[in-house]
Amino acid sequence: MKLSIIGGGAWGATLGQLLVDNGHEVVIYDINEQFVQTINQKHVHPFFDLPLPETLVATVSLSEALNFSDYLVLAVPTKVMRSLLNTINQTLNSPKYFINVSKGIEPDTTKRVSEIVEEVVSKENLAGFAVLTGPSHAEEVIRRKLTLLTIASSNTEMAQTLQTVFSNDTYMRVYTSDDLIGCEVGGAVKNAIAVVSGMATGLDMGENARAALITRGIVEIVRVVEAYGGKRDTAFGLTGVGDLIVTASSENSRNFRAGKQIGSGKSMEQIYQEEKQTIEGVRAIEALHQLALKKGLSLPIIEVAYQVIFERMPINDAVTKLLTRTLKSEKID
Ligand SMILES: NC(=O)C1=CN([C@@H]2O[C@H](COP(=O)(O)OP(=O)(O)OC[C@H]3O[C@@H](n4cnc5c(N)ncnc54)[C@H](OP(=O)(O)O)[C@@H]3O)[C@@H](O)[C@H]2O)C=CC1
Ligand SMILES: O=C(CO)COP(=O)(O)O
Repeated sequence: MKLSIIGGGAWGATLGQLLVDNGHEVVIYDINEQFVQTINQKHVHPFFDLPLPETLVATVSLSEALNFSDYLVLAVPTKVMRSLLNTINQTLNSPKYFINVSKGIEPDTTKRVSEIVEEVVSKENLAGFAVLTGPSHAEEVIRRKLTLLTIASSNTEMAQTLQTVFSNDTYMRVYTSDDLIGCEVGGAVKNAIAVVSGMATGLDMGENARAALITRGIVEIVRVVEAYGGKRDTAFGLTGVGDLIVTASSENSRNFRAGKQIGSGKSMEQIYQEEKQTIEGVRAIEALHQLALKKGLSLPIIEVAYQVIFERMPINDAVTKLLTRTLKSEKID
């Protein structure tokens, strides 16, 4: 099969290698000329300094990537998703299958990527939509370490086709799901909880506190999944708890690392200056704070994270705020 990857950063370039390993032809589009040159001339991953297959091709021409195939893998930060999709929609002249691998929720609209795609891409340009998500540090997939993902779509045939496209016998096993909403929401909310887990680590609160935050974070993931109309079970699978486990205590996670820096007193400005790769969790915290207000959801962990990051609440006051909530029985609902 031929596939076009839109966004050749840490994850996009890694998925490029996976697809070439699986025998497919791939063109990667990225706005970053240096990344494109690194892939085409040095055959090296732009972030990890590891070799990429020589047949993996990159381009700075969006139309070249769009004309190359009928499958578009969206691997850009969610903050550029809407504007990029607008450009893609204006450039397209035939229907495409969209596969989103980015994990986020849009602040202000509180929309998921599938909703943005539906809103922006005209019906005649949209052949189908799926999300590919789950616990997957690019740092490990690029080294061909064993990984399990889920491909979710309301179009079963599309999900099954892509399951075989992305799976292989050596390091990648992909499950299908019909719960598109649950899968995409889990991937976005776990980033927010990973930031909080990092904050606790940066504050040196200890492993008990981190375990508590991660576990009560799962409750918040369940609430958000259900608020969007996703299935509760999905939150406990690869795309929810699975992805939370891989992200919420790993130095490979940019969200965890950013949280740690917030916990140790750095400002978001400093963190953004030092981190060259996308940190989705902070934006997710903003969107989830707005969602909680709109839908009357109780998301206490995400709420204090919002107050620390966006309203500059002293982090120790945030901890006190969580501890002084009314005592109650433990429930996951
Ligand atoms: N890294 C990982 O392990 C995983 C990441 N994801 C998700 O994938 C998404 C992308 O993450 P990741 O690859 O890590 O991020 P990176 O920051 O590594 O890469 C994003 C890439 O998109 C490029 N880009 C930005 N704006 C545009 C645009 N308008 N048009 C084309 N390209 C653009 C960036 O270029 P430039 O640098 O010039 O801005 C960069 O090359 C995120 O939502 C993340 O949550 C999902 C699973 C695993
Ligand atoms: O989504 C990811 C792993 O599944 C990557 O997490 P980070 O963005 O925190 O690095």
